Amino acid sequence: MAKSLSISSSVRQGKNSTWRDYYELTKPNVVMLLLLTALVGMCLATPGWVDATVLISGMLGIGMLSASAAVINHVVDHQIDSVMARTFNRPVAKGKVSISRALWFSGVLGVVGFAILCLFVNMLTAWLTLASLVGYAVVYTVYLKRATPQNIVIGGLAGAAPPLLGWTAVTGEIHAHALLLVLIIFTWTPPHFWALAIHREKDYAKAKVPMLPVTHGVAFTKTSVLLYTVLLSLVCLLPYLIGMSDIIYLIGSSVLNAGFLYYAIKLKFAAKAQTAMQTFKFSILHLMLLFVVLLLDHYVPLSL
Ligand code: HEM
Ligand SMILES: CC(C)=CCC/C(C)=C/CC/C(C)=C/COP(=O)(O)OP(=O)(O)O
Repeated sequence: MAKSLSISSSVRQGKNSTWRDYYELTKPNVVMLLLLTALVGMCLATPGWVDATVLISGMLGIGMLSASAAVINHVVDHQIDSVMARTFNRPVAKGKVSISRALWFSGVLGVVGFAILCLFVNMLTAWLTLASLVGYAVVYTVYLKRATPQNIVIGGLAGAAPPLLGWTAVTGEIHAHALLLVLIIFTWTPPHFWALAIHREKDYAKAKVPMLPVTHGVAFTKTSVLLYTVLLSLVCLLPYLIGMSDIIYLIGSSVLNAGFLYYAIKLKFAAKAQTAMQTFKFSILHLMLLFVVLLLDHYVPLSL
C-alpha cells in the first residue's frame, strides 16, 4: 500500500518522465507538417535558392515556437485531455510530466526560438511567429476552444500562419502570395478537424467541449465539412488563376481536391463507421502533398 502510494505521488510530480514524454508534448507530427508549409513559404518567396542561414534558423525558430505552443496546449488542456479516450494518456494529463516542468520546457523552447528568429532571421518574422504562438496557445486553447463551436475556424489562423512566416523570413515583407497560402490552410482546417470531431463526438461531449458535432449535431457538421471542402477546392485554384503557380500545381491540386471531395461527399451521403476517420487521415495527406506539389511546380519549369 505504502509502495503504491509513493509510486502514484512520484508519477503526479512528474518524476517518472522520459525524454519521450517531452517529445510527445511538442506534437511532433503536427509541427513537422507546419514546418513543411513554412519551408514552402520560404522557397516560393524567391526565384533562387533560400539563404542557408535563413533556412536553418527560420525552421529552427518557427519549429521551436510551434512546439512551445503545443506544450502550453497540453498544460492548459490537461483536465479535458484526462477525460477523453484519445488523449487521457498524454504526459501532463497522466501526471508523467508536472505542470511546472512542462511550463519550463515550453518557456525554454519559446525564448530560444524567439531569440533565434530575432538574431538570425528578422524582427517581422519573430513577432508574427510569437503572435501565432499566442493565437494558438492563448486565444484558441484558453478561450475559443471552450467558448464557441467556431473555435477551430478562428483559431485555425494560427496554424495556417507558417507559410507566411517562411515567406517573411526570406523577404522581410508580407506578400499577397503568402497570404494566399495562409488562406488555403485556413480553409483546409475545418474539414480536417471536424472529420475527426465527428469520429470523436462522444469524447468531446463527455469533456463538455463545445465542438460543432456536440453543439449542432453530426449531420450539420458533415454538411459543414462538405461545404468547406468545396470552398477549399475553389481557393486552391487561385494560385493557378493569378499566375503564382503553373500546370504541375493545377493538375496536382485538382487530383488532391477531387480525393478530398470524394471523402467529404461519402461522409455526408454514404458514410460507413470508418469514413470520418478516413476523411481526417486523407486531410493530412492532402495538405502534405499539396505543399509538395507547390514546391515541385516552383522548381520544375513546365508551362502550358
Ligand atoms: C485550429 C486548427 C487545428 C485543429 C483544431 C486541429 C486538430 C487536430 C487534432 C485534434 C488532431 C488529432 C491529434 C491526436 O490524435 O493526437 C490533429 C492531428 C493532426 N493535425 Fe491538426 N488541427 C489543426 C490544425 C492543423 C494544422 C495547421 C496542421 C498542419 C499544417 C495540422 C496537422 C496535423 C497532423 C499532421 C496531425 C496528425 C498528428 C499525429 O498523427 O500525431 N493540424 N489535428
Ligand atoms: C507558432 C505557431 C505556428 C503556432 C501554431 C502551433 C500549433 C501546434 C498549431 C496546430 C493546431 C493544433 C494541433 C490544434 C489542435 O489542438 P486541440 O487542443 O484542439 O487538439 P488536441 O485535443 O489534440 O490537443
